[in-house]
This record gives sequence, structure tokens and C-alpha cells, in this order.
Amino acid sequence: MLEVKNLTKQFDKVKAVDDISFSVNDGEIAVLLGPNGAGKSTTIKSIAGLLRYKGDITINNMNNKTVEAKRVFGYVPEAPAVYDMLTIYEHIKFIATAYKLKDYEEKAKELLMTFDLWDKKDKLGASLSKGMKQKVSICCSLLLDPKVILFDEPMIGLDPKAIKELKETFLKLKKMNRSVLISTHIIDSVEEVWDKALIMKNGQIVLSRTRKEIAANNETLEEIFFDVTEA
Ligand SMILES: Nc1ncnc2c1ncn2[C@@H]1O[C@H](COP(=O)(O)OP(=O)(O)OP(=O)(O)O)[C@@H](O)[C@H]1O
Repeated sequence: MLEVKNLTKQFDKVKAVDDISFSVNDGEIAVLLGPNGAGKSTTIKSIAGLLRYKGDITINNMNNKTVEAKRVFGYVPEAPAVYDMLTIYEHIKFIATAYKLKDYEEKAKELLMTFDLWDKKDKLGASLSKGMKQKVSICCSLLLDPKVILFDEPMIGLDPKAIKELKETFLKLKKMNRSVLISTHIIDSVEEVWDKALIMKNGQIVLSRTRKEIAANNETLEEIFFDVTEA
């Protein structure tokens, strides 16, 4: 479970995130939506422990900056960080070594096959397309079998097959009782998968609704998004 309580992040003159609180339960897929500059990436980076902030963030009840929390936490950044001089499979080995994973080979093969990277596993990072780098980043995160996983704009650069695989992966993670948080601009890209929508504007969460609540009012997420962000 992911819990964010009273998160505030101020950059010099800009309050990028202004006292927001939310949680993502086990087995829940939450989407963080909002127009450009709403504060989504700042929220995701704070949860990933990459920024200093005010407030409390816990991952399975552990402070997000502890080693114990990091062991059960996965993060797929908006811009995939791939090493130019490592092959795809060397990235996998690097992660497995850093996290002292044992018997990871079968899982690694399964992930690389799912994302069409198995036959490219000896290609160097420098030679990969943006989408391939994104897929390497996704495979490295999933290899750790995280209990809480964040995806920042995960669909950007992916081809239609990879988008389909990623959506199936989200649903698999949900079935495995993981907490998934996806930040995106593209409402269509998450339409079939989300359980809870969090809409940000000017650093605040202006709407938090479950799929059931939205369906009960005969509304669509897109309609609600424009209602609250253009108000
Ligand atoms: N490093 C920084 N220094 C100063 N201001 C920043 C910094 N990073 C973000 N901001 C500001 O904080 C606010 C929120 O930015 P953030 O990147 O979190 O929004 P976002 O919702 O992810 O936007 P986008 O959809 O465009 O990626 C914006 O006003 C942005 O200009």
C-alpha cells in the first residue's frame, strides 16, 4: 500500500505540490491525471524519494526513503535511464546483482519475451530506440517484483503492441495485489485499467473518485477531467 500524507513541495517561487494526501491500496490501480504543470511529476518524484519535500510518504507502512521500502518499490521514470555501454541483458544482470536477486533468469526471460526484447537482449543501450529503452526500464522494475510501483507517462514512445502488453501487465499486477500508480496526460491510455482517478490542478488534488463512483453518475473520466480542470 502507498500512502501520501500532506505532501508539499516548493521550488523557489513555485508551490508545485500543495498539501496533497491520497492512498493506493493493495490490488488497486490509481491514475494521476492533470494538465501540464499540475504537479504530477513532482508528486511521483517525491514518492520515488528523488526530491526533498514536506509531508509523509509510506510504502507498505515504511518511510519511502528507507532501504526496506526501496526493496519493495518500483519506479518507471518518464525518461528511461539506460546505460549506453550495457546490453539489454546486462541491465537485467546489473539490477539482479544490485538487489541480490537469486534465480531471476526465468523471470527475466519471460519479461523480455513479453516486451519483445528477448531477441534483442545483446543490443547495447546506446543503439536502442526511445520505446525500447522504455521497455527495458519497465522490465528492470518488474524484475524486482515490487509491491508498490509507479509509472510516470509509461506509454510515451511505446508501439501499439507494447501498449497492449503494458495494459495487461497493469492488470496482472492488480491481480497479484500490488499497488499501482500511473501518472499520465493521456486519459485514453488508461481507460480500461484504472480503479481510482486522482485529478491534479495547480498542485492540488481537485478530484478523487473510484471507477464505481464515476459509473454510478453516468459520467466518463474524460468529461469529469475537463469539468474540473477547466473550471
Ligand atoms: N525543478 C524545478 N524547479 C522549479 N520549478 C519546477 C521544477 N520542477 C517543476 N517545477 C514547477 O512545478 C510545477 C509542477 O510541475 P510538474 O512537472 O510536477 O507538473 P506535471 O503535472 O508533471 O506537468 P507535465 O504534465 O507538463 O509533465 C510547474 O509549475 C513547474 O514549472
